[in-house]
Amino acid sequence: MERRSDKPIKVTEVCLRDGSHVVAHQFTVEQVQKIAQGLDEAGVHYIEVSHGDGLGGSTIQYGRSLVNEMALIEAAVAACKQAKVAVLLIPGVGTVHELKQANKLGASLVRVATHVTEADVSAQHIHLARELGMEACGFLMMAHSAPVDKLVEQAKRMESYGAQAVYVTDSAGALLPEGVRERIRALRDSLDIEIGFHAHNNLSLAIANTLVAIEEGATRIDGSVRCLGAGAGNAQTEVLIAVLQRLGIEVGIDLYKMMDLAEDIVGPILPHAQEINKGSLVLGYAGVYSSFLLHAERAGKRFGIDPRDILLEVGRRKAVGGQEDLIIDVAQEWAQIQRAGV
Ligand SMILES: CC[C@H](O)CC(=O)C(=O)O
Ligand SMILES: [Mn+2]
Repeated sequence: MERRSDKPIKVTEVCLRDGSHVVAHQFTVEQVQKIAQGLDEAGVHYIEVSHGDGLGGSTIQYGRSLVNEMALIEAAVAACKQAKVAVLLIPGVGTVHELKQANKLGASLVRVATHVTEADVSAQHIHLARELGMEACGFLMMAHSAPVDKLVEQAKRMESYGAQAVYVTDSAGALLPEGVRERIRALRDSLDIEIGFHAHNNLSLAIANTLVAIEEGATRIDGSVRCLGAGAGNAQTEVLIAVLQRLGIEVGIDLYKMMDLAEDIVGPILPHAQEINKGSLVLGYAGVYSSFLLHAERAGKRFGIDPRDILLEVGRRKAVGGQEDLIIDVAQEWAQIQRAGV
């Protein structure tokens, strides 16, 4: 494969953050410690640890964490000899207070996440991270939902605030390969910093899309071991490593160690196998936030309706991250419509 960048590829493992959605934010210290140690020993570069919705996400709206995320960050840092511990922060959900705390505990990279059209709210947190000596990246969520020129404009803002990389974040797993190609290519042509890509596997395209991103110059790549991420999960890290090796792209991660971690440690803690079921497929099809899946399934049970109807309507309304309460509104309205036989 011809790559547009000759920089080494750095992998960020997101199972201890994006995967938090799958376990309804119930990770234990022991689980985090074991998984972080396994990832570190395998040679993974960055391990992201936070509530699924980022620092400060433990709320009634998003779901309460079993264990305070600071204790989980501390456990991950203690378990790592070479890997850097990263955190995700959505401005407003997380604050500078939590960022400083996470940094004190040893987190050395923050990804400041905003909706794809709202990069301006990341300025304060990116500036602070750089002042603290942390690495700072921008994370433009729901990247499928904005035209390419808008994405470029927003990414440039993040670059101007001091971001060292900007991610195309396919939160809904809705992007098709050509959509990834045009987005990464446009960013590569317009920015001087690294480009990252974060996939979700709802349309079974996470690995394929990640390869397109790498071809077009992305060097920061996300994966989740055993697909432990929201919806149908992310690019499955151990599979991605195997595919990259077959392509002759060496990222310095031990494939057998990743496979063993997936099989022996991560597999047993999954509440169910991470497959593309009807719910996750609808996420990709309708362009809905992957982290909305559990909320829609719960609302479906509560109101006696099909979660797919909720997700399709949420997609029609173009819900953005943080609008989990809209899921309840939609479910309630849908149930009323069905009762009325309209
Ligand atoms: C709600 C935050 C979200 O899970 C961040 C992320 O991983 C994404 O947008 O895909
Ligand atoms: Mn995600």
